[in-house]
Amino acid sequence: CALGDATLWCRDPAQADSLQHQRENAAKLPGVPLPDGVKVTSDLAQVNAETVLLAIPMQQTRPFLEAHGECFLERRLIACSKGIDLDLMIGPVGVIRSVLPSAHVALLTGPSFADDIARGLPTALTLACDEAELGMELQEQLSTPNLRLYRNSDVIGAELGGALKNVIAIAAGVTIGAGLGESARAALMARGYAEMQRLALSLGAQPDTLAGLSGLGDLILTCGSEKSRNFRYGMALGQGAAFDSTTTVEGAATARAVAKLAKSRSLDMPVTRMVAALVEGLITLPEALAALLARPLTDE
Ligand SMILES: NC(=O)C1=CN([C@@H]2O[C@H](COP(=O)(O)OP(=O)(O)OC[C@H]3O[C@@H](n4cnc5c(N)ncnc54)[C@H](OP(=O)(O)O)[C@@H]3O)[C@@H](O)[C@H]2O)C=CC1
Ligand SMILES: O=C(CO)COP(=O)(O)O
Repeated sequence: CALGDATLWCRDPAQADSLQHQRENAAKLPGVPLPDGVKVTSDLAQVNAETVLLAIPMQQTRPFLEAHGECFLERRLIACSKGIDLDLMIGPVGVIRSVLPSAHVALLTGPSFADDIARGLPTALTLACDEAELGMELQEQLSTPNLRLYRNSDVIGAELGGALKNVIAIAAGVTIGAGLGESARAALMARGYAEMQRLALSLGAQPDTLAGLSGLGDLILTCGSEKSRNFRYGMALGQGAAFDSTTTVEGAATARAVAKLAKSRSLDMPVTRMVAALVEGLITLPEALAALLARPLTDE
């Protein structure tokens, strides 16, 4: 197929039909025309490309693959979601491998709002793959003049960076929403990053990966922008306001998964613990704040 040709699958036939003919996703990416080379379908049998990007929210990825996995045999699968499966306690690449053990899998992650990429703004991402040759091929295939992909063989580190930053983004949003100030947000980001490293290193990640695009890079983006749904969700929590429950907020489930993981590994992750408790409605914001500030003074 020609460079730029792609098939976009979505589960709703009416939506596929509208996208194919209107050439715009007015609800999610208004004003961004679909490139001419993109064909939209709701029929998975029409998806016959060798390289498939899976961009389904984390908790839906496993059920989706269990139902449709046979359509993806012999393909190169690139996970695009950020999170931890609440049942298996692993990230998207792990989930794909658990359902399709012989799949060739990579992960695309890092700081990028879909809207920025769709508008062709300059963006840099991590392409994580533990098969060296495949990683190089995918890097070439998916990079564009405005989208620079950096290769990384540390898949677990890249998965965890993308998953964990969403939890800290919720905390940052809470801080701003509750009017606690930008100094408090910076403190939470730095202490949150320490928690990200603590868990990721204990699960075998490389420290450099966490310091790269998929960890620190995405943390900075998501904790600093109201374009982030995790940040906006945190703001609503901080303001005591309602939040649209149909919006994808990966950090909410991930906070619960990470709090459990941390407990089982005896890791101290107080910011994550508070986010998980707030998300589950187990504590109030004043209680969370008091608990964080009352912790014994310690080394950095
Ligand atoms: N948006 C962004 O800027 C970025 C998102 N990501 C990550 O990508 C992942 C997806 O996010 P995003 O696309 O923004 O989320 P959205 O909620 O905007 O879209 C999710 C898409 O997945 C589809 N979907 C949901 N459940 C299923 C299912 N069970 N079977 C088939 N399709 C399903 C939805 O279909 P339907 O419309 O029919 O509900 C929708 O098309 C997340 O993990 C997110 O963290 C990563 C980087 C940037
Ligand atoms: O992961 C993202 C940016 O890199 C998107 O963030 P949100 O899911 O919080 O909108």
